[in-house]
Amino acid sequence: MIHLQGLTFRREGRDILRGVDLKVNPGEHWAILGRNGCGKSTILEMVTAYQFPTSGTVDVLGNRYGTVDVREVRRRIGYISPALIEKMELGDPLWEIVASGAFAFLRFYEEVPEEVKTRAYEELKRVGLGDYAEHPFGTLSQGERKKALLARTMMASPRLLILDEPCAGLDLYEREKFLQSLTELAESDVSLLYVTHHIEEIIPVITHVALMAEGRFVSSGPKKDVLTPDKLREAYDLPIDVRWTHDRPWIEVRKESGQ
Ligand SMILES: Nc1ncnc2c1ncn2[C@@H]1O[C@H](COP(=O)(O)OP(=O)(O)OP(=O)(O)O)[C@@H](O)[C@H]1O
Repeated sequence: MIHLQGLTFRREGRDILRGVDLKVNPGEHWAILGRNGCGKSTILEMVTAYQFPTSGTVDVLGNRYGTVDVREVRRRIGYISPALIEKMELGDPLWEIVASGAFAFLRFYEEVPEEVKTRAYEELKRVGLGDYAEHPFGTLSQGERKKALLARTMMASPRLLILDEPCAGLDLYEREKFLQSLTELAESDVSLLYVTHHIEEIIPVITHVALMAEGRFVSSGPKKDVLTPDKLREAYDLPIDVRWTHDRPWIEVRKESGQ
């Protein structure tokens, strides 16, 4: 699904990525964790071809970037980023925001085909927003807006779903509802690449984790091999304990002796 080899990214004299390798196979769902500024979003931008590496190769869905029309590849990638939410028109009805996802543009200036409208309603129902289809986007809560974008992304039947901190700013209830919708989508034929600051968002459907520090992976692989106190310490420079409950990791920051 994704194969990144030896990615480096150098800007303004700084090495932002220092040799990143990642292979996401069909049926795997990955999360990337790491401190602010370690390079997580830069990796997502390379997978979505909004940034290009200084060196290394990016293969997505069997296409090597640099040799293909990236707009064609992007049609099969859903990307939910903070910037996308800001681009939506607050006055547009929800179903229209969702329907625009079928065409990978932001807004309709002509009549929407009836079958596209019907699908938008179905996708809204799937994320539990069926009753809000005619409401203006701007009247929805933050959590509802994120679920609406998830529905919008699914209009294009993506093979890959890339999510950059999708639960930022959500309360506990909204977060759990969003993660439930995501779980249901992940059980269909789509692979997730999920960036977060919150380890407890690593829901059971996520199979693999990459832990980053300063532009490289400290560790990557099956989630239970990676989310260990030693490896988390290397990434976060903190003594951390991990407890698994209902197949989700919960963390505790330990107080070191002498402190
Ligand atoms: N095009 C660019 N030019 C210069 N610096 C950049 C560019 N893109 C990213 N950076 C820098 O690279 C570093 C990594 O950025 P990135 O957004 O990938 O980090 P992140 O791990 O997603 O951070 P956060 O958790 O805070 O969102 C940051 O210091 C950022 O300022």
